[in-house]
Amino acid sequence: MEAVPINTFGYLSPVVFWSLITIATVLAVAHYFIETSRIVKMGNKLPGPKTVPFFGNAILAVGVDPKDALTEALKYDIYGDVMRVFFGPKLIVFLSDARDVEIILSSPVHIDKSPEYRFFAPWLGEGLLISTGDKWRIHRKLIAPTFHLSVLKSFVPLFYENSIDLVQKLKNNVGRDFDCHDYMSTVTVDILMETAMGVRGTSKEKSSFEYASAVMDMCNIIHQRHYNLLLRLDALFQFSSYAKEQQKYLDIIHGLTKRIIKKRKEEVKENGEATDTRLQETKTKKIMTAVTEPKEQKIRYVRDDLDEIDDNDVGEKKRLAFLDLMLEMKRNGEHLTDEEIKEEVDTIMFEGHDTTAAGSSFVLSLLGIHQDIQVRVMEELNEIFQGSDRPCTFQDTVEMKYLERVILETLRLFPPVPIIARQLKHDVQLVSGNYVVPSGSTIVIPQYKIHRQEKYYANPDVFNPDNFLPENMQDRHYYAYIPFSAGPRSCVGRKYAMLKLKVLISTFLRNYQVFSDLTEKDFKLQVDIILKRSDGFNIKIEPRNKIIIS
Ligand code: HEM
Repeated sequence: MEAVPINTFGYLSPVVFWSLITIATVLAVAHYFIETSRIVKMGNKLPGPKTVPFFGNAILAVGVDPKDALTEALKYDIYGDVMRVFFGPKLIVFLSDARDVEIILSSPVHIDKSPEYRFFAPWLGEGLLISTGDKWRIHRKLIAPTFHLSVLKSFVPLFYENSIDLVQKLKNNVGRDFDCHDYMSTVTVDILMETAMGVRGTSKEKSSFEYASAVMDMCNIIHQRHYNLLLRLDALFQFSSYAKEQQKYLDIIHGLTKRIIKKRKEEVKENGEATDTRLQETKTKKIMTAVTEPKEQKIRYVRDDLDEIDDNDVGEKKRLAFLDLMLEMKRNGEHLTDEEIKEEVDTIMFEGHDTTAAGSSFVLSLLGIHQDIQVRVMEELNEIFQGSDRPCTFQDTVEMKYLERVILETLRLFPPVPIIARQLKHDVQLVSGNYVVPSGSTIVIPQYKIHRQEKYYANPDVFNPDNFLPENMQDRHYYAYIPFSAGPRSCVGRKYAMLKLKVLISTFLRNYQVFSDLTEKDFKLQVDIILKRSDGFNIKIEPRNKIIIS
């Protein structure tokens, strides 16, 4: 009988067998190195959901529609104020205690944005939102004074004129349900072009709407890239259908910013030099009814470098509005390239419109629901305007104390920028618990969650503008209210935003009463970079007895 050779590899060929052994060994060694790496060992000491080898907690994101990201994320509330997740070997730590948040946001060291902000790069280049190091420091110093109150005051008549244009447009919507967000996006783009960019009288309506829609679509793509492991890789993304779409939206977005810069350059060339906002101020004062010089308005719920810019320090150049200052610096041969100007214009156009469009749409939605609060706002406006149909002035906005509280409360419950992320450069010892977050990890600060904590706000889910009465604020931690972030990298446009929102909302309400058939529980919240309602910002309006535009 013939002897049968014994195959020690069973039914596997030796090549397959040894290949599998090699892969298993490589995986085991990689697993060992990951698990014993400093960042993973330290991360594992923080509270968080169970991980699986190699993927960490990335599995949790599989199958989640990015539109539902907020609802899904809130399910992990059980881990408290410090929670870690691993996206592969990448450590992400969520911090929701105001004391921990202060350590990060107030630091001049932890100013680097997380790597995920790089998805903005094809759009915003190295603009202020994502740049870092010396470039960020120099540009921040340059741009922040262009949003100083002395400049902003001169914008009030333009805020008002554009608000009246909006009121006119809305005449066709009286008595019917409509989504106010598209209108708010368009008007906020128009306002930015006329104020920060100094460009007037373009065929703005069509291009503003087209621009605002392209921005929303771009945000959606960036948001998809945050969640989809494959789309995160540039090498794969560039072959996806999203890459083609992105190019289409970028053409629209960059097309508008290039036109803005070109037009302003031509205007400045024709007029000799950029308009000093002090001259504008003198001109606009003629159309303002109230001429008394208002006292400096300090908004004291956060503190940052904007508060440190002293009126007396404001020199000749610093009086210029944003784009005029950039162009003048370039003309004077100071180191600022055309590309850098474009990047900053793209950044301001994005940050300056989408956030306030969402903020104002939430304010109107909430006032539609809370008629009693709308009545209080109207009582204040009647007191200020005494039934007159005169334009709104800066001094009027200073007196809109209750409306200010309504806006602040809206931004508490529905912060347009619902999370902020940073990359740690060195270890951080937290104060809320005995935890050390290692260097190299990503910190996520979820304002949406922080703003809704009982330890900071009684009845945190209830819309109550009195949360911002001075007596209710004095014992609250500074960093428990951060819709504009805080510290050295806080929003440079926050005073601009508050002033614009006051003029826009007050002019709207002086003309229309707003209604809604819903409650806040019906809102379907969607985070695609900016917090929005996926069910639409539907409201109804009816004209007030005395309508300014009639
Ligand atoms: C309700 C309106 C607004 C909200 C809630 C808001 C919120 C924020 C937040 C949270 C940040 C920090 C983002 C981060 O660290 O990732 C930020 C940064 C920024 N915002 Fe705003 N913003 C608003 C309006 C504006 C306006 C009107 C402008 C300009 C006209 C503006 C310009 C900027 C810029 C340039 C930055 C980057 C600052 C830096 O990194 O140094 N924002 N904003």
